[in-house]
Amino acid sequence: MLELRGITAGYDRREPVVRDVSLTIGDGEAVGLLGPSGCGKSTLARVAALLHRPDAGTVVIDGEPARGWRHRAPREQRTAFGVVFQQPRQSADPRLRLRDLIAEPLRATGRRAEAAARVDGLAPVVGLSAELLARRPHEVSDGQLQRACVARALVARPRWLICDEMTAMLDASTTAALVGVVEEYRRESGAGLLAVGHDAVLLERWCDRTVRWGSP
Ligand SMILES: Nc1ncnc2c1ncn2[C@@H]1O[C@H](COP(=O)(O)OP(=O)(O)OP(=O)(O)O)[C@@H](O)[C@H]1O
Repeated sequence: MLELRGITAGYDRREPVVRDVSLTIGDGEAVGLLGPSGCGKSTLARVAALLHRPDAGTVVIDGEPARGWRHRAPREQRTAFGVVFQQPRQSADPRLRLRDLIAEPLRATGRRAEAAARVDGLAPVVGLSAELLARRPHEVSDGQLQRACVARALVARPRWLICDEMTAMLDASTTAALVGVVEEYRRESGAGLLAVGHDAVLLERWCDRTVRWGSP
């Protein structure tokens, strides 16, 4: 179970953008979080993935309170999460070939030996050819880069996936393909999902339940 308990978070302690929000995701459950632009969904998603330290509240991962944030999070807690962001270019190191970008979470956690086989296994699943794996981010389209970012999120076999507007800049067929990849991984691994977005139709079709957040 992934529990967000009484989270208050933001960028200025005097004016938090998320105030006392609690949300629980059961094992294997897919929860959609809907809300207008600017209400703090991405901030909450980053807190859930241990990427942003809240001002108050706790994140409890499978019964264990989070023991750090960002690089200070213990490895076993950090690697429990796979994260996909809205803008693939902002989260992709422009120097890395897609093959190395996908393998990053394994290399960062001392699992380099698994990388080649895991990337070769995931590339066809997300629809990337060997030729695309050898390119750098500026040599591929946004959709192709997002495919690589989804593979990167899955490469270390996380128990929890946090997808923050994963499909916002994709066409309908790439959206369907990448939602299908996430769902296939969840079916086979039992991973839970927090999917953030504004597209109610997509989230309601994709998730077991959706939570609607109020106005900003
Ligand atoms: N790094 C930052 N520094 C300062 N303020 C920020 C930062 N990131 C976000 N904010 C502000 O926090 C508020 C919530 O932003 P957040 O991105 O969490 O909202 P959101 O609901 O995900 O929006 P959207 O649907 O447009 O992505 C906004 O007012 C935004 O301007």
